[in-house]
Amino acid sequence: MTMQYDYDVLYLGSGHGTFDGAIPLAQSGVKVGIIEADMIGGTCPNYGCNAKITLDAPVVLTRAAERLSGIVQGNLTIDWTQNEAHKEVVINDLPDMIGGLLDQSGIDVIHGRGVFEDNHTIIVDGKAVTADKIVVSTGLRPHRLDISGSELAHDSRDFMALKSLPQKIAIIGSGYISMEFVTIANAAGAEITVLMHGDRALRQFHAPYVDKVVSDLEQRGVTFIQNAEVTAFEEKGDQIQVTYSDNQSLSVDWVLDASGRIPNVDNIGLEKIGLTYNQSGIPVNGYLQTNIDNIYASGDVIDKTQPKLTPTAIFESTYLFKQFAGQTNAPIQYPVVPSVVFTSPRIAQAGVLVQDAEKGDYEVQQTDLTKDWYRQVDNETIADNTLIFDQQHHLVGVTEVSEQAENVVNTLLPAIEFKFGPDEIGRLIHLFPSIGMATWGQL
Ligand SMILES: Cc1cc2nc3c(=O)[nH]c(=O)nc-3n(C[C@H](O)[C@H](O)[C@H](O)COP(=O)(O)OP(=O)(O)OC[C@H]3O[C@@H](n4cnc5c(N)ncnc54)[C@H](O)[C@@H]3O)c2cc1C
Ligand SMILES: NC(=O)c1ccc[n+]([C@@H]2O[C@H](COP(=O)([O-])OP(=O)(O)OC[C@H]3O[C@@H](n4cnc5c(N)ncnc54)[C@H](O)[C@@H]3O)[C@@H](O)[C@H]2O)c1
Repeated sequence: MTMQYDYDVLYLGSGHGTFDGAIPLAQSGVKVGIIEADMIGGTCPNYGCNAKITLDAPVVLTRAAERLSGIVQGNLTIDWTQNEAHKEVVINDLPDMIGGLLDQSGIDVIHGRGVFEDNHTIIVDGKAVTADKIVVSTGLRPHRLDISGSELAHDSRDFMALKSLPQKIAIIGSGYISMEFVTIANAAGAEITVLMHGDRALRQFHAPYVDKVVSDLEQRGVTFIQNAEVTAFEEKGDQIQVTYSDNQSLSVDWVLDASGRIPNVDNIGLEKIGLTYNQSGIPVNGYLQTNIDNIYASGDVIDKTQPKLTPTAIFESTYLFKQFAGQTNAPIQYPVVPSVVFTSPRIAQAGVLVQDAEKGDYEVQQTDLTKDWYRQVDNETIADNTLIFDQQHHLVGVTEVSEQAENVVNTLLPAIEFKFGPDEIGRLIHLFPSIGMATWGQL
């Protein structure tokens, strides 16, 4: 290790943008430190993916029972308080588990908020910590509407910590967090109004599939109001009045501000050291290096075109491990990056998107999957996919709306990434009956 500094590599933040790579890096003999201001493991395990998918599990179950109603007898309902308590049981040990792995690997975890002093020094609680290389992996935080009464609104972390479910909820925005939480709260019995910024929900996903999910939620009692410019929140007794557009208003028990997430780049001394950033995060080169040679960025805080998701954060932290451990000197090369919104049904996609395929030289194959035998087994009523092939009939993209869309897209990733043609596809035997077999049968 470079004796001049406390660490060879120091990470600011302990989420997936850090720990998946920091652990093997430390195990390879590199001296590693991690500074964390909040919970070890960051957003995903504690107040993101893992917490959310646990709350979603009973929704999947009740939807399956609903599709087979008459065969499955009786009405299943979700007890919010029990669901929340189960989520706590499932995720509460994760920070200790991740902290234990860091400890066993010989990584020092420094608790506190870090602020850059110079290119090699971060100050935590008045104490200087130095390193040869520093990785900024500070992630995103909720964007909050800058309007009167904004302190009355809550964020996604507050939502997942609710001990009882408010009866009437207003949700601002119609992106990932909004649509997943609408699904969960509606299934548990809340009355929800979604105040949309524009006229489309989930802009990243194929509009006709999003429309199916939105219509289904409308039939389940959710109200979507398009082009609603929210201007104020005001306490009226035990209710909150939400004012939007031309002085229209509604009264609710609870407000979720799901208007996006913004990078944690402010008040951490980046200006002081001259590190370049913008409102999308920190620009990096192919080596994830910032404009300052010894300072890198990883995970959601990077200004990137790839989706800001856990798997991309893991890929980046693992790439940095390989680079720092001398296993690669090539720039990062992302594989095809899938994404999914965990509504019920889900919408998932990877590779060439449908709207781009329609403009290019591709073969576009659309299938109504409700006619597929395997989907009829559990009476799926919303199930479609679009497969996109190049001129050599290599699969280059997939988009699906269905109960198992995430598994379908995962199954097809090798075909897209490794450009499998009919010969390779013909060499594979899948288990039957299974979603994998049904999916590969479409190629
Ligand atoms: C509600 C929700 C649901 C999600 N669901 C999914 C999903 O289903 N699938 C998926 O792939 N992705 C999901 N995501 C996104 C996923 O959580 C992120 O992509 C992932 O956590 C990014 O990891 P990261 O390490 O870059 O950032 P983070 O996990 O946010 O970690 C950054 C860490 O840096 C710390 N930090 C910040 N500033 C400082 C400082 N100055 N000093 C010390 N520490 C600091 C923070 O406390 C935090 O712990 C979800 C996100 C949310 C909010
Ligand atoms: N399933 C998943 O992988 C998953 C789930 C949740 C979150 N995430 C990640 O978390 C991040 C944030 O998700 P999100 O839902 O907060 O962001 P988002 O960008 O998906 O959605 C933000 C929503 O807020 C709206 N909006 C923007 N400005 C507004 C304003 N001024 N007033 C009202 N509405 C406004 C947008 O139109 C959009 O509908 C994303 O990076 C996403 O990748 C991923």
